[in-house]
Amino acid sequence: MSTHIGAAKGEIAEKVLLPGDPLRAKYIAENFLTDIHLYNEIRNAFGYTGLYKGEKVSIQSSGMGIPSISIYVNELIQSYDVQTLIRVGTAGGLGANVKIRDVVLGQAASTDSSIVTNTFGPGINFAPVADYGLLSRAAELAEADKINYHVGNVLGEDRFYNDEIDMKKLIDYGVLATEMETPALYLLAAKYKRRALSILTISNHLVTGEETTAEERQTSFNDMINLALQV
Ligand SMILES: O=P(O)(O)O[C@H]1O[C@H](CO)[C@@H](O)[C@H]1O
Ligand SMILES: O=c1cc[nH]c(=O)[nH]1
Repeated sequence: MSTHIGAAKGEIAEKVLLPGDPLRAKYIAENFLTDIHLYNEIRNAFGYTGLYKGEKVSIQSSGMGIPSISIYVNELIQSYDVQTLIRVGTAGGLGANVKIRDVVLGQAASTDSSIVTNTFGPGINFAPVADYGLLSRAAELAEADKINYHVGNVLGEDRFYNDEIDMKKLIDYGVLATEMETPALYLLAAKYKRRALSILTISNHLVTGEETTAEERQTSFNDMINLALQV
């Protein structure tokens, strides 16, 4: 077991889906996997292992924000040797062509967090990016399944409530959506040479003000979940 994950070695699959919300982890395990086993309840950050089409996969809730997901990703990699990590999260839409309930594949993750500077020092603004194999496979599957999807830059920000965010500039530069974890996921994947991708569903739109319900954020967005499991 690691500090925040109460699983024995071997209880967690090599491939892990990472929803922020523990109840989304429960929903995915109960509705998409067979032979499920709850391996973690520490802090109610539920973690399940089960089978998807006969293949072992785990679902670990990562909590909200870069500090929280960094804990789970570090422990999944260092204590459980996880190889492939796919975040299945919600995000706020930015551009006019990004609609509520659309899927966004995070090709790269910009951030206002200090994690990149803390890692590289002030001279290098490292660009955290998705694994190209996972990204291109997800795009192919989304195309085949006729999902409304977008591929591009997302902003992983430190604040959900952010009065200083310059939405116009972000939209001008093609940033598709905002969320709170992807830069840490991609940075840690690069550090440990693992494969990572963020698949996000637009739960609300920052410009139009449209939003989905808390229940929908917890128990739907099946396009994103199916896509992540197939990838
Ligand atoms: O739905 P999840 O995966 O938690 O992701 C988004 O939702 C939370 C904010 O409501 C943040 O964690 C953000 O990244
Ligand atoms: O971080 C997030 C997640 C969903 N919606 C937002 O507006 N921000």
